[in-house]
Order: sequence, then structure tokens, then C-alpha cells
Amino acid sequence: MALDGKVAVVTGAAQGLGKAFAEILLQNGAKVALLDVNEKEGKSTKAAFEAEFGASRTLFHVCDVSSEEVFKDAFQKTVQHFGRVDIFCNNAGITNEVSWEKTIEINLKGVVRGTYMALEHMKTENGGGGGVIINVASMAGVVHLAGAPIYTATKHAVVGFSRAMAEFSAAAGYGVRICMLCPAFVRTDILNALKEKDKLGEFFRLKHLTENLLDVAGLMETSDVAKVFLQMLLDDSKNGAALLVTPRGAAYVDFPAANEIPCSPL
Ligand SMILES: NC(=O)c1ccc[n+]([C@@H]2O[C@H](COP(=O)([O-])OP(=O)(O)OC[C@H]3O[C@@H](n4cnc5c(N)ncnc54)[C@H](O)[C@@H]3O)[C@@H](O)[C@H]2O)c1
Ligand SMILES: CCCCC[C@H](O)/C=C/C=C/C=C/C=C/[C@@H](O)[C@@H](O)CCCC(=O)O
Repeated sequence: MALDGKVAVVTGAAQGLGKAFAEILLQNGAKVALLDVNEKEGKSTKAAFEAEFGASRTLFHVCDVSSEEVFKDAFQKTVQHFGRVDIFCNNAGITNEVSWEKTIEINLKGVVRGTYMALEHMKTENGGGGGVIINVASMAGVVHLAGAPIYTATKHAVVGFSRAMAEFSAAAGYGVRICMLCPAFVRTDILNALKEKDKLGEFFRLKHLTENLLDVAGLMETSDVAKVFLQMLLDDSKNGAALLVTPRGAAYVDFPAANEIPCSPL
């Protein structure tokens, strides 16, 4: 997929990884709708992008992905404004083990909402032009963090949901690819939760386990992950693929097929 003239939606685009994904999309010729619950940061990001790429290339909508109504409204306004959407990146996420229902609402249900909405618009069956959905999971979608069980659960769920939807989309002939990005640790505000007892609750006592993993794995910059995001987005051969991104490099996860899992009689 060439990006020139394509229209992308990125959730959680005001800062961190979402901002870096939006920036690389803009650098490569796309128009980008920035959706985020943080109005102040979102407006400031939009202003910075306007200055660099011109006013007509970006839109910002205040949008909480945990609200079906608000999310749909922001998406519809984007379609009205740009005329179409070709790329949808479900990136918004939080780490909060105390308000765990909220974490599921944003990290999982927000991704499900965004994926369904994007498919409905992009699928060729409805006269759409096809496209790509990138769901941002985490390395915690493949390995677990004992210090963040709900975060782990949401990211594993995003991987499972996206893989199933990718196969469904291909089988239904929708013309929409769905892939997952699974970064290890990246220098963004989400990691502040590691220092906040009111975010980790009883799991705060295991924060050293996550910190140890961080020490071993190392910390990436958002721009490093954005480069890999772009490669995956442009690779038309990938559907249902989960790309791990670490400071050492990137690799697609090799999931076993059900008949490849070794079993012995019970
Ligand atoms: N930073 C990491 O180490 C890391 C690693 C792997 C995956 N991720 C994932 O990357 C994604 C982006 O996180 P980040 O690291 O950039 O963190 P971040 O906190 O810097 O950015 C998250 C963004 O999402 C927005 N957001 C939060 N709740 C929202 C909601 N309800 N609706 C809309 N927007 C909302 C925030 O306002 C913020 O702009 C998350 O899904 C996160 O789980 C992060
Ligand atoms: C409060 C938690 C926030 C988590 C943010 C984010 O999503 C982080 C996820 C990280 C997962 C890390 C996994 C670490 C795995 C280790 O096994 C490590 O050794 C992997 C090393 C990677 C490599 O270089 O090959």
C-alpha cells in the first residue's frame, strides 16, 4: 500500500507511540485524524503537525474510545471531512490495575469497537476501498507481566481477537488486513504506572519484576517503533501477523497451529 493521499485514523495520538505513528504516516504522505481523550495535548500535537505538514493534512477530535457513541461520532466526522478512511490504528491504552474495568474498557473494548467500525467502513462488501487495521498490543500480549495481570489480559485478548478477525476478514473477502504491533518497553508516560501505587494496587509489590524485564530488554524510543510500524503497514503480505519489537530488532510471532501443539494421552 502506498501512503500518498491515504487517510488514517490513530487513537491515542496526542502523545507517545500514537503521536509517533501519526508523524510517520504524515511524513509518508497520508492524512491523519488524531483521536484522543486528552484535549490539551491533542490540540498541541495537531498544531505542531499543522506547522510541519500543513493545516489540511490533520484533524483532531476529542475522543474517548471507551464510549461507543463518542468514538462513532469522531469516526463519522473524520469520514465526512476526509471522504474516506484507509488505515485505522487502534493505539489508545492505559495501565491501571486498580480501575481494572476501565483498563478492559479502553485496552480491549476500545480496540474491538475501533476494529468493527473500521471494517464496516472499509470492507469492499459495503463499497469500501479495503485497507489496513493495526492494533497496538504489547509484548505483554505474548508473554505475561505478573505485576500487571489485567494489562496482560487485555493485550493477550487484543492479539487473539485481531488474529481471529484477520482470518475472518480474509475469508469474507473484505479486502482489509489486520495486524498487531507488540512492542517491549518504550519511553512514554504509560511506564509511569510502574511508580504509582494507586495504578498498580496490590501488584505494586511486584513492580520489581517488570523493572527487571525492562532492565534486560532495554528501552526504545517511539520513533524506533514507528519505523517498524510503517514497515508492517506497507507489507501487503501480512494479515493476522503479530510483530514483536525490541531494542534488538523485530520479529513476527510464530504461533503454533492447533495440530502442532504436542499432546500426549492423559
Ligand atoms: N510504552 C510502552 O512501553 C508500550 C509498550 C507496548 C505497548 N504499548 C501500548 O502502546 C499504546 C500507546 O501507549 P503509550 O506508550 O504511547 O502511552 P501514552 O500514555 O504516552 O499514550 C497513550 C495515549 O492514549 C490516550 N488515551 C488514554 N485513554 C484514552 C481513551 N479512553 N480514549 C482515547 N485516548 C486515550 C492518552 O491520552 C495518550 O495520549 C498503548 O496501547 C500501550 O499499551 C506501550
Ligand atoms: C506497567 C506495565 C507497562 C507495560 C508497558 C508495555 O506494554 C510493556 C510490555 C513489556 C513486555 C516485556 C517483556 C519482556 C520480556 C523479557 O523476556 C525480555 O527478556 C525480552 C527481551 C527482548 C529481546 O531483546 O529479545
